[in-house]
Amino acid sequence: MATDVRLKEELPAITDQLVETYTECSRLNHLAHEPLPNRDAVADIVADLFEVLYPGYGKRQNLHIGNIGYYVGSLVDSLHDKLTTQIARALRHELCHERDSAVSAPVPEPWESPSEDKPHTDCEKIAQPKAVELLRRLADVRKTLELDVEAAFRGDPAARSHHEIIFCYPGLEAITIYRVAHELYGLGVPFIPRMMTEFAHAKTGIDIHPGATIGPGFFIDHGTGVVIGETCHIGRGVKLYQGVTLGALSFTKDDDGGLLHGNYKRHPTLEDGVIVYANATILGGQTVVGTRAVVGSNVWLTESVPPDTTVVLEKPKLRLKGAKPNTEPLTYEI
Ligand SMILES: CC(=O)OC[C@H](N)C(=O)O
Repeated sequence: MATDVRLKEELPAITDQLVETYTECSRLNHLAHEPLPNRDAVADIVADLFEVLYPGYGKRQNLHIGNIGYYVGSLVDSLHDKLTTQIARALRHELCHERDSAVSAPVPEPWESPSEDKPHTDCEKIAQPKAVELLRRLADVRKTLELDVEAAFRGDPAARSHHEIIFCYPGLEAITIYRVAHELYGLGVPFIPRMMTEFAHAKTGIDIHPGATIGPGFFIDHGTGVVIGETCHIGRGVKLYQGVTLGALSFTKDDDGGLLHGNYKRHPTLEDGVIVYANATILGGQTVVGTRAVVGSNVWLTESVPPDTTVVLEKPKLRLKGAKPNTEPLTYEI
């Protein structure tokens, strides 16, 4: 079907309206600035990291101990370059942002580069050692991931093999991305850790903030809807089911009444061996779930639980109605 060219006459006016908003709502665009980290490039880095962390499960087949060094060596080399570029972009952006939001800084016009005439910082020089340090830590990350895979295998009767967990489990995918992102977060890299974990969130439905601290042998079964906040502390051998929220109970305000931003402790601590069943919500920075405690499904918990205890909701009364016509509703107690 042919399009009506007359309707296209409106397009220049539509474009003009949009361009006007680039001045009015200038916080929603990023014009004439240094380039930002790139979403696709970060996704590409994540894909390469999976090849390095789980070789033979991904893109490249026919790997063996004789050729793995060549394959991983080439990936490590290109990861070095890609990471350095993206980290440098993130650092530069943060630097510009800090300078631009300094009280004394003149407000730039939307079309101006706020970084113009400002001393140039060699962000690549700062980024490269961070990239190398991340790569250096990958061997240890793999050792932790092996414990995570083992925990998933031991913790899920539906798992038939370690291969199945690496191929299929969204929990492992989210934990893997979190473990790398957490290292970058610890290295003081802005934006990219969060881009990585939000990429995992979009793919798996599991939202783990890169600032959370999580011990080895961590297993998230099914996973959809799990939320783990920035200042959570999770011990060794913890297991979570779908829909679990480890969140903040209240927010601290600053002197102007705005929310205080940053990583002050506002999310709970789960000690070693804790199990949290589906859709439980545990909130608050002072809330500690003690070693080996079990939190049942749908529990809403805002206070601490001693070790080796089980917290469950009281059993609800079920009413089964209309089993037979013209009879009283049947009350069935469980
Ligand atoms: C997980 C959670 O509590 O989120 C709330 C808020 N984003 C925060 O980090 O405090």
